Amino acid sequence: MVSSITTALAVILLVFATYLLKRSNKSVMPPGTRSPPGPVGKPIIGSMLDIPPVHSWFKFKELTDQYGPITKITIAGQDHVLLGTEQVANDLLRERGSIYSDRPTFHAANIMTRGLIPLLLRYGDVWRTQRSFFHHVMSTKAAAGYASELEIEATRMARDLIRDPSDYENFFERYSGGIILRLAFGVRIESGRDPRCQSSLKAVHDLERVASPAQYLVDLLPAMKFLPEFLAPWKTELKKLRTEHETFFHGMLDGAKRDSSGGKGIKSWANVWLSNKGQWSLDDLTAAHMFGGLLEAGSGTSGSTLMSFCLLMTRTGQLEILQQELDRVVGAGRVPTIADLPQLPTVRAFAKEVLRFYPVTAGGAPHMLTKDDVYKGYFFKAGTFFHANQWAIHRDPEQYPDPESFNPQRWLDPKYPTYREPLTQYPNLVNYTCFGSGRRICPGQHVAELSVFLGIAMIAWGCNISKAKDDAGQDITPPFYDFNIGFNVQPNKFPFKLEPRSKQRIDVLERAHENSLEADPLLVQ
Ligand code: HEM
Repeated sequence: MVSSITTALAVILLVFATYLLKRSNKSVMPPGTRSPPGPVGKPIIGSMLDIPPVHSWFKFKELTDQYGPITKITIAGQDHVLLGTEQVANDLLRERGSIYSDRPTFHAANIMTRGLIPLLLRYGDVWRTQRSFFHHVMSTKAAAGYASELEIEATRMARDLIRDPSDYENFFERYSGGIILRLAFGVRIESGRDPRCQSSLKAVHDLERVASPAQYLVDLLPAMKFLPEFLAPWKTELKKLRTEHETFFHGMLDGAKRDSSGGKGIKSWANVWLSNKGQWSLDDLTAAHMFGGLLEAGSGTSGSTLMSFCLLMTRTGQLEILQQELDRVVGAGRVPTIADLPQLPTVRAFAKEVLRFYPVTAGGAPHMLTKDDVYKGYFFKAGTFFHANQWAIHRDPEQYPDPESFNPQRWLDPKYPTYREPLTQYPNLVNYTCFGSGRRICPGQHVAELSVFLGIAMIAWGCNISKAKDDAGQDITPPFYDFNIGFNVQPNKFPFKLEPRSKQRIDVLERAHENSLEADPLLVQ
């Protein structure tokens, strides 16, 4: 009893201390400016109890609908601004990127990652160095050079999916994880259950859990970070995870190191870094976290998009439209390739619409403002967190009429505001809001774009997707939104029927797969 009273008193004290700390900011609102609209929270805790810890983007969108595209909420003295249209997100995060590109401090996650993971890095020199490395290995031009690697992974994903559709999650995870492990470390994995793929996914799930707002009290009450470890067992837990992740990341880099010193000489991002270390001046620990961050960021995201694609095809039955284009451009005698993509605008439109409808990073990644600013008469003080909420942005009815309908035509028909020509280039995913905005925009977007386009083309070329039936023979419609918990989300396992389109296509796919085995430099001895 005494201990629960003590704990309660300690929590109240810490909430109050945090509130005072946040309020001690010296910013003064300039005359003629005002605060953005938003709900009036409770004293001290603000809107803390109104924001659900899971899938908070739904609540954020409700607030946008109520208060407009710039809405302010305050949680324990910390200001959060919700951005609800692409225009305001670009005006602030992109056009004023020099002051809108920091990240909030994630206290718990920083113990686990030493603050070195690219996604959470503070805006500064280490972040700049990592971004310049990412640009070197993942620019539009660099990504175009990975066509054969992507085709190898896409061919075996489609071939295995047709062989055992019930294991689709494994094949989609192997697809995205396999691409990143191959490109970053020159490693081929045989299954999504490969320990390296699983360790990458575990690291990202740990990060998502630990960085979630309500997971660790220290993120609401930063004063708790000063508690000694014997009073804060959660610190020990986080350090244990840190050791586990670092052992994995270092192990992957060491493998690449051994290879570059006499192995098969496979070109990988790790080898690029190892052979030009001086150019990027990153110590080994920082580099290990940089590569770990790439594995985390890239491992689930494209696979999640393919799962959402299957979910939407099951729910809407629109796959045939895609197949007509693929039959016209590619035909039944060969599998689609990256070189076909300029002739496949419908494939690109479906991919873009999937990412609009079910964005992977639905709530966006928060950016932190580093200097007081005024926009449209609203005053924002330094230290404010900005959330470009993709769930709201992608459902802005001005930009996306009838936003709740899954309509790839909005990218292909001139009557829609999102239409752009030439169709050999548009729609594409470059700088699309699903990848964030401004200087922190996803550096993996070009690799992700090609892998999502090719993955969707391959599935639609080879398979039919329809609703599964229940015991009474009735169609089962999977739910609109049964997604996992996290920062990057994907649909939980759902029932659907996936079948090969024809025997001929199975044969073509098997042959393409055999050829890809012969062509795979990671298998050639
Ligand atoms: C469909 C696939 C993907 C989606 C939807 C996606 C989405 C995002 C988003 C929303 C952000 C935060 C941007 C911001 O703060 O404004 C981000 C950051 C990041 N992404 Fe991706 N991503 C994808 C694939 C990838 C891939 C394949 C890689 C690596 C190969 C990657 C690497 C990163 C990294 C390193 C960051 C941190 C950037 C920074 O904070 O400066 N992502 N991504």
